[in-house]
Amino acid sequence: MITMEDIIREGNPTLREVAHEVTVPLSDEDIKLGQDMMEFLKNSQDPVKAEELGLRGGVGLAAPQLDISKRIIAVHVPNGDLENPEPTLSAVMYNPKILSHSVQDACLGEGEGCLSVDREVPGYVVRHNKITLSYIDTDGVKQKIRLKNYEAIVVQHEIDHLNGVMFYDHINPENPYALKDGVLVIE
Ligand SMILES: CNC(=O)c1cccc(C)c1Nc1nc(N2CCN(c3ccccc3Cl)CC2)nc(N2CSC[C@H]2C(=O)NC)n1
Ligand code: NI
Repeated sequence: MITMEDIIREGNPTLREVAHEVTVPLSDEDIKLGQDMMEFLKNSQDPVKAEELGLRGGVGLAAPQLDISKRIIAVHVPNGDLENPEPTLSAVMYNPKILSHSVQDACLGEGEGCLSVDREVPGYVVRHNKITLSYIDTDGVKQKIRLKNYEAIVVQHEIDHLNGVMFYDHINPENPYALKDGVLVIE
C-alpha cells in the first residue's frame, strides 16, 4: 500500500525527468502499480484512513512521484456534492496524451498543491480549460475523452509530472496572480 513515505519530494531528480511510455500489453506490474496509485488517492480522501495513515489529500498522482519514471497517472476527483458518492472522474491512465485543447485558459482560484511539494507556493497556475485526451486504460483499451474545468486542471498537473514539470514552473515570478484577459478562474 502506498503511503507518504513512498512519495518523493522536490529536489529528487526523478521529478525533473521525462518519463517513459509503458509497453502494451500492460504488464501485471504496471496494472498493480496503477491500482495501488488509485487506492492511495481514495485512502487520502477518506478522513479515517488519511488520519490513520498520515496521508495528505490528493485527487491526482503520477508514477514519477513514486520514483518510477513511467507514463502512468491516477486521478480520482470526488463529486463536490457529499450526497452523490459518484466521483466526477476516476481513472488510471497509461501513456496519457493531450490531443487538442481549448483556446480558453483556466486556473484554480486557490492555486495548486502537490504531494511532492511540502510548502505552499502561492499564485495562479494557468492551464487549458478544456482538453481532449487519449490514454490506455487498465484493460489495455485506448480511450479518448474530453475534460474541462477542475478535472482538466488535475489531469494537466499530473501529465506535467510525466514531463518533469512542476506546477510552480507555470507561476509568474514577477506577479504570481497576474492574469491575462479571459482566463477562467475556477473556484
Ligand atoms: C495552494 N492552494 C491549494 O493547494 C488549494 C487551497 C484550497 C483549495 C484548493 C482547490 C487548492 N488547490 C488544490 N487543492 C487540491 N485538493 C484539495 C483538497 N483535496 C482533499 C483533501 C482532503 C480530503 C479530500 C480531498 Cl478531495 C485534495 C485535492 N488539489 C490540488 N491539486 C492541484 S492539481 C492536482 C491536485 C492535487 O491532488 N494536489 C495534491 N490543488
Ligand atoms: Ni503534483
